[in-house]
Amino acid sequence: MNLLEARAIRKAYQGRPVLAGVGLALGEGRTLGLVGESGSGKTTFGRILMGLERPDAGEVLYRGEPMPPAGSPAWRALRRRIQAVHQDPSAVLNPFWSIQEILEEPLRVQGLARAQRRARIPALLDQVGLPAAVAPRLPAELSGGQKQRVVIARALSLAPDLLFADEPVSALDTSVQAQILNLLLEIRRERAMAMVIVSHNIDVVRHMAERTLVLRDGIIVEEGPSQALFDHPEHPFTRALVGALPRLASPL
Ligand SMILES: Nc1ncnc2c1ncn2[C@@H]1O[C@H](COP(=O)(O)OP(=O)(O)OP(=O)(O)O)[C@@H](O)[C@H]1O
Repeated sequence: MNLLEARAIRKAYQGRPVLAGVGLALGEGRTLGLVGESGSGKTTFGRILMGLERPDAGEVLYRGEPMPPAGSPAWRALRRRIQAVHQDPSAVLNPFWSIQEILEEPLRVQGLARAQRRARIPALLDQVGLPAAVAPRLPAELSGGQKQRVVIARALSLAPDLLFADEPVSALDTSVQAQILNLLLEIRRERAMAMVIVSHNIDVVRHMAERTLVLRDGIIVEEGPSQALFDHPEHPFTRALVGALPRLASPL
């Protein structure tokens, strides 16, 4: 059974179709890339996959069961199993909380006692390559790459089945992009966690994802194993995407 499945998803905003019947299947521990130009519907598809938004038509299944309505207790329980890392770490880290407090929060919500929570922090930091000394600091005292590592540590603290990474490095300095991508890959391998990686950069998805879906104007124009797909693109749009890649700006 697939971990996550989406079938015939449609979504329109103000009558304008953004997703015109897209689907995917993601097995336990597998990686899937979602690539396309700005405005192709990648983020909308991702929000629907996480149950943050309802499709106008189609269905999302998690372990074969329909995604429960957003905000419901069943949905909240499931959301712990699906964690996300977004483009801008500064936007999701409370600027007034120390890194320690930020990392403790999901554990507190889970019901862990203070001592248990505290005991978990050094290992969480270590796993994302941060020294224990950052624990008392505020996000503003960290670099962009370090902040993204904190976001990843927080997502991992709940031992998710699926990590949804939406442009996880596009707001970071080119010099640290590859480090963060490799950290995500390493963690994914260690934990056998599934991952959906959304990016406009085909080098990123090729590096990260076993399979890739190419989205254009709300439809999937091509899909397949990432290497083969980008080495021998069939659809003219995928070919254009491969050709249009700004190689010099690529982190990999
Ligand atoms: N809540 C919303 N209300 C109205 N229009 C929206 C909403 N969310 C997205 N859109 C529109 O839907 C289209 C697809 O947006 P989406 O963010 O899914 O694309 P994307 O491929 O992720 O692009 P980007 O890489 O720029 O984020 C865009 O034209 C966007 O303006």
